[in-house]
Amino acid sequence: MEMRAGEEEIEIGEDMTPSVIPLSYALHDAFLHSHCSSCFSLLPGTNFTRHHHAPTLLYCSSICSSSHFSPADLHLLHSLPSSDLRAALRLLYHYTPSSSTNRICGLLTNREKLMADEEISARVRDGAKAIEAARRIEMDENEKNEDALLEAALCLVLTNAVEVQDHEGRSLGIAVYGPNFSWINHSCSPNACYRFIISPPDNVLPFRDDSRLRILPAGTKSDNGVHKNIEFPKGCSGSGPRVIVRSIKRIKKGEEVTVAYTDLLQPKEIRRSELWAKYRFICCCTRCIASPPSYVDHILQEISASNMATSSLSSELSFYRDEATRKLTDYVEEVTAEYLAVGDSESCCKKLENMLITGLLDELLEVREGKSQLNFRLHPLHHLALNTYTVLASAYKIRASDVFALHSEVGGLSWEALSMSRISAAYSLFLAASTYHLFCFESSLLASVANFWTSAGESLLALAKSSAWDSLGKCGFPVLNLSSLAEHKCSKCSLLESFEVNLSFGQDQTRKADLDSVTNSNDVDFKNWANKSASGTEDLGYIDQWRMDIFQLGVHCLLYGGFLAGICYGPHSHWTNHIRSALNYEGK
Ligand SMILES: C[S@@+](CC[C@H](N)C(=O)[O-])C[C@H]1O[C@@H](n2cnc3c(N)ncnc32)[C@H](O)[C@@H]1O
Repeated sequence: MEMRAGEEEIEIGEDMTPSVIPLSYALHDAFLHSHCSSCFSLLPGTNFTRHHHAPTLLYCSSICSSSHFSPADLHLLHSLPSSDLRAALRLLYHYTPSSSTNRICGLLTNREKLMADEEISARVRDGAKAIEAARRIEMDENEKNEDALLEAALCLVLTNAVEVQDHEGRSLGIAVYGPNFSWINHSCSPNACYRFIISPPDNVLPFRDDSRLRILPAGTKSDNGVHKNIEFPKGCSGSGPRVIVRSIKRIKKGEEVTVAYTDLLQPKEIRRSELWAKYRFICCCTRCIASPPSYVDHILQEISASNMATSSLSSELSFYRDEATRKLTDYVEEVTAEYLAVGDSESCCKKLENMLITGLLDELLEVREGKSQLNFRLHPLHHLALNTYTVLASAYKIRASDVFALHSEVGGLSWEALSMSRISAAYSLFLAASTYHLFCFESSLLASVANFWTSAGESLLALAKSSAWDSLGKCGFPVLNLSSLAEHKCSKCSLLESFEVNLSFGQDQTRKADLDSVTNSNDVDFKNWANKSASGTEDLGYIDQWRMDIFQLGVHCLLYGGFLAGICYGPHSHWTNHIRSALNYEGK
């Protein structure tokens, strides 16, 4: 089954569904220590009580995301009676129209397909056994586990569960939604995205959402009832993270609506293997079948080879290039894992920057003797390079705060801390600019770009507001104080003005026309600000100007990120609040 736009054309940046309530969900406790992950209500002490749990597939989340159980999962597992599981499955069957050929293969989708696959069926069977073992510990004598039921539930989750994320992209767990959401297929160049509404812990009352449902299952008409919002039967609380689907491209009447099941900033091969590993399908969207590959897919895996002997065959070069990609990927993963485990940010920065600058020498490639030396380097827009900028931005940020803490203890000059902070912001900015370039060719990268501009803005503002500047001021350098920074207005651009007038983004004024006009106009003069903020450091007499330029650049990145976020996330107060607080608009 697939979902299509209904009887009208849908513009960019429009909600296409009301907020859809999950049929079942399971949130990790990591962010909700004190609350029931099923209904968000406050837990009495640390005890989970049975009545809290609406039909949920909580125990499937571990199988789905990792393949091992955490103690917290086991704890919750114990309290779940088989009847809940059966109720969840009944619910899913109930909302799958009997006329659909997908009754088994639809919402309870791929069961046969998945179980026919050795690797997946082994995982599912192991998962079912693990669940059974965990549940046996606290189960009543007369409550029997049913293997088939557990396996069906796992297949269902594998096919339909979606990762629930908060607005900062942190994973909160998984949820399964009804057909209005679950029937939306994947594309690597999708025309829609989705966002979650996470109810605050003290708000367990279902709220009303009268927005229209503007997408329909293929082959149905708007009045046959299938597309109506699900009404929840008795026994289902209707609580949990709601999801809203929103257009990120203009969608014609009757056109298929698609979302991304995987990270779109990865090259085709990786997207393909991820989709296969997780869902067992091969994507044939326009981006995937383009021949030659699209510019974005080409550049995301571009590696340059130098010193290749002119006599070398292209098959030979391609072999070494694949080998180099594998080694570079392993290297970045190794360095990142070591950084996360040991926390040596200095060594991490050194190794990753060295890799970006010098690339990979052919000694590591075991090239046969007598060949001239090969050197493989990542293109700055290679997907691995993009990941590396994120790690470097984080590692330099940590270094800046370590150095700052050290210097402030001895009352020294914090120039080094500022310099680390500046490099961190520069990597964030580079990441935003790089992905922005890709977005110009592949507009479905909108959400990633919005997030990267916003992080770059936050990084730059953190640098501009850093108390490390105070130590420079104390040593007699002319440093503008914090309150004067916000007083300065940009004379060239309308972004700040429109923010001040509106004080809210995403009020559906963010249409395609606006996107084009803001993006293409000279209003957002990033190049100018970036040049200014980069060049100021050499002359210490201009430190105050440099701080001002960094602040201005940060404001513009944040405003532009917020503008783009308004298109893909809709009228979301957290963006406005985020920008307000970053710009010190509290109380204004
Ligand atoms: C959440 S469901 C989407 C709805 C599904 N088509 C159905 O009829 O139930 C996910 C499953 O749909 C199928 N699917 C989604 N996108 C696809 C695509 N682009 N090409 C092929 N199959 C796809 C896969 O079998 C996947 O496991």
